[in-house]
Amino acid sequence: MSYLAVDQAQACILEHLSSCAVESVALNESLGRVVAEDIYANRNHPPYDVSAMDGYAVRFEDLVQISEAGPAELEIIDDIRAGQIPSLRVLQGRSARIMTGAPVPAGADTVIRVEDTELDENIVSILVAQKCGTNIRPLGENLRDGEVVLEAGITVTPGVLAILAMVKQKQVPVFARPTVAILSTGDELEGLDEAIDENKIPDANSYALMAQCQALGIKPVLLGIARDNPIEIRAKLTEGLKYDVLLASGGVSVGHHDFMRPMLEELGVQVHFWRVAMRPGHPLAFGTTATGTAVFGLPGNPVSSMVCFEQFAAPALKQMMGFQKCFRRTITARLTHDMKDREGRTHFVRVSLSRDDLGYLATSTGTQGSGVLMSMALAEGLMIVPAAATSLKAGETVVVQLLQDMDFQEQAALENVDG
Ligand SMILES: Nc1nc2c(c(=O)[nH]1)N[C@H]1C(S)=C(S)[C@@H](COP(=O)(O)OP(=O)(O)OC[C@H]3O[C@@H](n4cnc5c(N)ncnc54)[C@H](O)[C@@H]3O)O[C@H]1N2
Ligand code: MOO
Repeated sequence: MSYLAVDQAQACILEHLSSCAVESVALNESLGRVVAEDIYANRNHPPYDVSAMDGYAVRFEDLVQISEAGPAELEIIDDIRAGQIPSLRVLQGRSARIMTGAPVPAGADTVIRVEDTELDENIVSILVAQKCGTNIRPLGENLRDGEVVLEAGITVTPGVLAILAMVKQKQVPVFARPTVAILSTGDELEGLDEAIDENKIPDANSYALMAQCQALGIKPVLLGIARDNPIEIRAKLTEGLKYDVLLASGGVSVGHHDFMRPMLEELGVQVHFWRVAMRPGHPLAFGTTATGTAVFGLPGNPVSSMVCFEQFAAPALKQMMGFQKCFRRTITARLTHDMKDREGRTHFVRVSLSRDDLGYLATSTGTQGSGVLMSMALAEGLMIVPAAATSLKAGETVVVQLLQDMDFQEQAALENVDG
């Protein structure tokens, strides 16, 4: 099998996967999920024309002479609160005191806010007249009975959740989250609970992948470490193939003890590709089973495994959860230093980001070896250097994929705007 381009590998993965089944979750558990069915309004809201202000409901024609003859003086015949149905009609020369959200009484067509009036016992003087219809929120402005208010595919944000509450959606149909199993392979690995052995390598991949899944809202199951022998790997992989997605790291290269690919094939996994033209992370394998399990054979080097997760597994998991935007957001930035590069593979360079007046600045977080986790830990983004590039100059515009775009920013928005 030859090396696939990154975008071709991504397309291949997404083509082979579909979204998870629909499940029903309680409204208070729905934040961040993707709504799986159209949601309809079950009432008009507001259910009738309501006042947008605390003030007086009036007939606009009673106010037209205000400028020539001084304020219009109107008798107050009613006091209407939100949730109350008015019983009196506002006739000529009369008005009704009205609260924000209360129904506009028959006969009235305009609301004057309290600030534009003066009160003398039962008579209100209207000092300012605007337009007919002012300060009235019309029936159905928010929701129209029977109309689709949320289309399938929308992500539940706090605003969306508020609409779900308005239409009394106590249970929300959402796409299920896939079940995910994580497996590390290699004789040299030392589990988190094992005593320190200087000749061994602590298993970082299981936990990095766990955290990457958790960041997407998925709680994965850790299958632990499979040693480099066919019996143990077969047993663990068989267990892992019971999940919707299996993330197995290590053993995908060409080493003498790299059993992963042949073993997956033996267990009925159809391997769609192996090796992608990228750095780090080229020995990635991807396959599916007849029952729909997706298997990612991720490279053992910790940074390679993490970068491959971001480029391939994360979009796959997002798509399975029904998200329409499956890829991490990218921005443009200016590189702060020269950088040499080797031609032939897309390079994902770990960078930190800062800003100046002209925009974002990207700076390498340090040694870019695929086992150097520190530069990954410090990275705010991955600079995507195209396969054809051989060198980059300081000041050059580059594309950076944001790794932490749910982050809050240091400054308040107004500070940024007002400078
Ligand atoms: N002859 C070749 N050798 C290698 C190639 C190649 O193309 N030709 N590619 C190299 C690249 S690039 C990578 S990446 C690795 C990937 O190989 P494997 O997926 O088979 O990974 P391992 O050999 O099992 O391990 C590589 C490295 O990563 C460490 N590791 C593995 N698992 C974990 C873990 N769970 N936590 C922490 N560290 C882990 C492992 O100890 C090794 O040091 O192959 C290169 N070789
Ligand atoms: O591709 Mo390997 O993943 O560079 O270290």
